[in-house]
Amino acid sequence: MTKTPSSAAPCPRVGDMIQSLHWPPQPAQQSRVVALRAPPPPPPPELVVTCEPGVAQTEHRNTSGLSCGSQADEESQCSDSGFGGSPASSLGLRKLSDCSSVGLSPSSSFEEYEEEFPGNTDRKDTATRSDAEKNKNMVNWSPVVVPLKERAPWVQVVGHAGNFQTAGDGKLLKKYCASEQQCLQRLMDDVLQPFVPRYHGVTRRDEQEYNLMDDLLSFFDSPCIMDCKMGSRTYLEEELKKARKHPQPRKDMYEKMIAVDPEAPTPEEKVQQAVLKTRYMQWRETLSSTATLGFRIEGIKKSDGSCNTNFKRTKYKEEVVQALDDFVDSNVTLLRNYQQRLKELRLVLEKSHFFRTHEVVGSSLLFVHDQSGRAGVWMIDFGKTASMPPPLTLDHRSPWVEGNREDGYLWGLDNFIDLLTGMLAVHGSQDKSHTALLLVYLVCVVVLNWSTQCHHFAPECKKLQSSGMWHESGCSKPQRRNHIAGCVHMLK
Ligand SMILES: O=P(O)(O)O[C@H]1[C@H](O)[C@@H](OP(=O)(O)O)[C@H](OP(=O)(O)O)[C@@H](OP(=O)(O)O)[C@H]1O
Ligand SMILES: Nc1ncnc2c1ncn2[C@@H]1O[C@H](COP(=O)(O)OP(=O)(O)O)[C@@H](O)[C@H]1O
Repeated sequence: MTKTPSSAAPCPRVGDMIQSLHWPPQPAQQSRVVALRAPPPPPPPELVVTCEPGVAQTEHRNTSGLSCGSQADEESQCSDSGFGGSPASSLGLRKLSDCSSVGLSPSSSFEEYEEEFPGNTDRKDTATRSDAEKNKNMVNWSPVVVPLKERAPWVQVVGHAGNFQTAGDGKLLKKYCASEQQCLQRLMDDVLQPFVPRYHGVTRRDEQEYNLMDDLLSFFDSPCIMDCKMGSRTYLEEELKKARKHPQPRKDMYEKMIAVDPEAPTPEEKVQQAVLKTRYMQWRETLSSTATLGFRIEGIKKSDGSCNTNFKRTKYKEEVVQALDDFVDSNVTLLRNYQQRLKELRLVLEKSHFFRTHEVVGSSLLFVHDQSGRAGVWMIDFGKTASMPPPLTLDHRSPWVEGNREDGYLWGLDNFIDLLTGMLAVHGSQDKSHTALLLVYLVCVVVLNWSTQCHHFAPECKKLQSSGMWHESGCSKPQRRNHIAGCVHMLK
């Protein structure tokens, strides 16, 4: 998405399922144990437009927990010293995904992080019975009690550093972006609602406006997280037009480029020591699986705290499969859950009015699961999602030709589902061959065992007995094969 360091970034609830997965806030002085299956929070508070000049502002009627306790900008363990931000804002801002250049990040900052956000443990049980009833059919998770002290703090896997703050009540503040706000608002009235973090309006903290949304991690205990950028194109057609009209070569992007491949820039770019953003974005698309599969892995954070954003060159199916398999630790149930969730998402996307009428670029799917086997997938990041001028619509599968604004989102999702299906098939056949081997082994054991019982009836054994080669305990090793063959022969 687009971002600025402190002011509004140039740029609309999680559905019933999400709502139902959310544990309610709980007062700190009460029990520090919360139930995942506890009643869901109240319906999204009514948004009140407070309209200050310049920005259409909205506030909650019950945002008491939001603006108190200002926090420093959060720093993910995934962060590094990369370059980031747009030309005007690169100073002071870092892009978390830049840590791709260093690969695995240390996991040590988690605890400190949690201390910084005591609000994470400060939850209030304000859910209503009607909400619980409304949502009970949406949840297929079994009740799990999670001691809060064991919960890992919120973590940002990729994206723009300094863009997020936790609100301390299972909500997240993301730096205000007008176009993202519009999208989130619209999505709350769309069939896609269950696949998007619940949106709670705009709020202000320390002179900065934020879009307030559900923290999807708050449904999980020590979650594993994966961010996959969807679509075959990662820049807007609008950006392409702008780049042609007013080319603004970027030094930061040139540096990110040569950090991955010193030979990537053209001679001209080498002289300029700068590249156009659209050129950089295209290079990233072809270097990764975006161009060939219509999605790419941006980052993975595992429950052990390790965080890997080193996927810039993860391009081929086999590499993607390897990364996915590692993400789920080869857990077939998780693979199946994710495949199921993506299939559901695809069905809903194909029906969604919002989706049909928006160019969805640079948006990610956030995959989250934990040890209990719970798994969820949500659409996030609508900073570069733009509405189509009516009556134009998109199918999201047709190849992009400049002017048609197709983004390849569904094509990517089809490919993603196919990969998971392929992985499940391999796991299935491995399971079958393991079962077959096990069966053969068991049969051998039974036959060997049984052969010692039946040797009296086997002609071979009789021969052995008469030749004095018979052992009281049964056949000796070298003779066993003959013995079994004899028994089998007798059975026939
Ligand atoms: O992943 P790397 O290689 O670091 O490149 C980033 C991502 O493409 C960002 O997209 P996302 O936010 O989806 O991660 C994009 O932000 P935009 O989405 O604003 O285009 C950044 O552009 P700048 O923010 O202009 O640097 C660009 O530098
Ligand atoms: N609603 C959310 N709940 C939990 N984590 C989130 C949520 N939205 C974003 N994140 C985290 O922040 C990262 C970046 O999010 P994104 O919206 O793409 O930010 P940016 O616009 O800065 O790229 C994601 O990879 C994820 O780790």
